[in-house]
Order: sequence, then C-alpha cells, then structure tokens
Amino acid sequence: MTNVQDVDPIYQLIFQKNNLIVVCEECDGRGLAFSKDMFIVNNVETNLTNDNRPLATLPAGLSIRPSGIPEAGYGVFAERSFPKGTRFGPYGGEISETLDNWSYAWNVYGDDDSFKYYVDGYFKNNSNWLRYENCPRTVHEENLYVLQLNNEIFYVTYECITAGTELLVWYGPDYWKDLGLQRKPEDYQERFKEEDIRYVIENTITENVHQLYTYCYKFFNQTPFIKPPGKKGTFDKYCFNDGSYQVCRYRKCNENPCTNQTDCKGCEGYCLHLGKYFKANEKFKHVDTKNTCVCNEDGHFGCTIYDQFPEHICS
Ligand SMILES: C[S@@+](CC[C@H](N)C(=O)[O-])C[C@H]1O[C@@H](n2cnc3c(N)ncnc32)[C@H](O)[C@@H]1O
Repeated sequence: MTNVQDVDPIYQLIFQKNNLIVVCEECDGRGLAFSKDMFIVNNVETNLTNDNRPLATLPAGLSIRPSGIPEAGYGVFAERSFPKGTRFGPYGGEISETLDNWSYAWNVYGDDDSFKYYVDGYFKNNSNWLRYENCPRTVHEENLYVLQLNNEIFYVTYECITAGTELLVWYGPDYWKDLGLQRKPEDYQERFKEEDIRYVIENTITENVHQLYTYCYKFFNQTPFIKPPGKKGTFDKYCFNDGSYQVCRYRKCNENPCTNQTDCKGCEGYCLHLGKYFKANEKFKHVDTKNTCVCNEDGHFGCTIYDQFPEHICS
C-alpha cells in the first residue's frame, strides 16, 4: 500500500486537505494515483502516426469542431455532461528541450520546480486531441485547470461541464503577452468566490460519481475523416444514423453489417462502439477494458458500471 504522498506532491496538495488517502490499488494502470472520486477520461489508444491521430484519440462524449471563439480555429466541445473533477489526458506530443513554435507546447517541470522539457503537440502525427483545446478569453469562460502528474500534463474540469460547452484551458500569462489576454487574482475571486484557485481544485475532486458512457463520436466537417468518393485508402469515414454523426474507423468498417457502409440506417439491432459493431445481446468489453457491456435490441448498450443517462451529473 502506497500513500499518495509518496506518489506525487501535487496529489499531496490536493488530497491532504480532504484527508483522503489514495492507495496503490486505486492507481489507473499507468502508475498514476487517483481517488475513486475522480472521474478519469483516458485518451483512446491508437497506432496511427499520420494527421488523423489527434481525432483517433478523442474519447467518446467529446467533439472537435469550429471554436466558439472567432478566429481561433477548431476547438473541443463536450457532447454530454462531465462532472467537476473530470481528468482528461495526458497531453500528447514530442518531448523536446527546444521549440520552433510554442503554440501547442506545455512546459513540464522537474521535482525542484525547474523547467525540464516541453511536450509539443504542434505536429498532428505524434500529438493527440488535447492539442485542440483553446484558451478562454475571460476567466468566466475558463473551465479546465492544468495538472502535471509524473511528468505528464492533464486537464481537470473545475466545474460541471454541460453538453455543448467548449472546453477551455488557460494557457498561462506568457502565451498571450502580445495579445493582452491576462488574469489577475481578483478575476478568480470574482469567478469562484474563493481566494485561491487551488482551493477550487481541491474541492472539485470530492464528488463520488459513476463513470459514464456515450455510444458514438460526433465529428463535424473534419476533412481528414471524409474518404474521397470512390477512392481506396485508410481514411476513417462517417456513418449516419437517424441524422446524427457517427464515425467508424475505416479499418474496422469491414465489420460494418450495413450493405452500404456509409449508411447506418440498416444497422438497427446493432450497437456501434468505437467503430466496431456488435449484435443484439452480444457481450463485449468497453474501451476501458474493465467493463463488460451488452448490446440491447434498440442499438444502445449498457455496461457494468456505466450509466447511460448522464443528465443527473449537473443537477
Ligand atoms: C493549442 S492550439 C488550439 C487549437 C487550435 N484552435 C487549432 O485549431 O488547431 C492554440 C492556438 O489556437 C488559437 N487560439 C486558442 N485560443 C484562442 C483565443 N482565445 N483567441 C484566439 N485564438 C485562440 C491560437 O491560434 C493559438 O495559437
């Protein structure tokens, strides 16, 4: 049994206040300690090393589409609720000690708080979906906090996120020096009615929530995923089901039971999970590899500890 204090100083800071002891049985399989009260959203694993990589790593319940911030390019949106204290990540990218372009890079710090290296998500082929998260213009838009754990960068929600909200993380004071985007301690006080942002974080990770599940990805106008008509290739492609977007991994679309693979309307009775189809009553492992799920006749599936109706989270 390992006390969290031995594992990571940041967790010590977070959990000591709440007198929570995190033991190694509660590590997330990658050596990271976490509380059972923290909601972990892991990146989707992929072997892709081309520009589709960031989208292939996007967890269910999120989408990448044009940002609500003018001129900001793409952004990441919640497609369902995420409770406060939800941890996304880690941020993917090249580890380097120098940078040509700092727009997608985070600093990673050593034990003594000195700069260690950058994790740079500039190149899509070795990055992941977190590279698309934009920076809030004001403290009122901000809904994510950056957490470094064991040399990796994570984003944690410090409030409940409802469907349709763009996920926005403050890049830090240096990033926007020239554009004049800055934060003062008073801004946080006004927003959170607390003196110290750390206090807000400490109090986000105390909710005991059930892990949740959504069964399709949503992408909007993501050209890398649209396979040119009549062309062979390894692009992923869209399926349409009741007018909503779903995406199948092209490789796995061989398993698509539809006769026309771009039309999922004929797939009733099947469940789609991460681009794979399952027949009604068929059992399969969820992407987290822990939960057993069963496909229902209506095309939805239920998993051991997953709740299909997340609305209560923000109530
Ligand atoms: C880490 S990337 C975020 C993803 C980016 N929007 C994209 O489509 O690839 C950082 C870049 O996004 C844009 N960006 C992020 N937040 C912004 C904001 N509040 N206002 C304007 N541009 C923003 C800037 O171009 C910035 O250099």
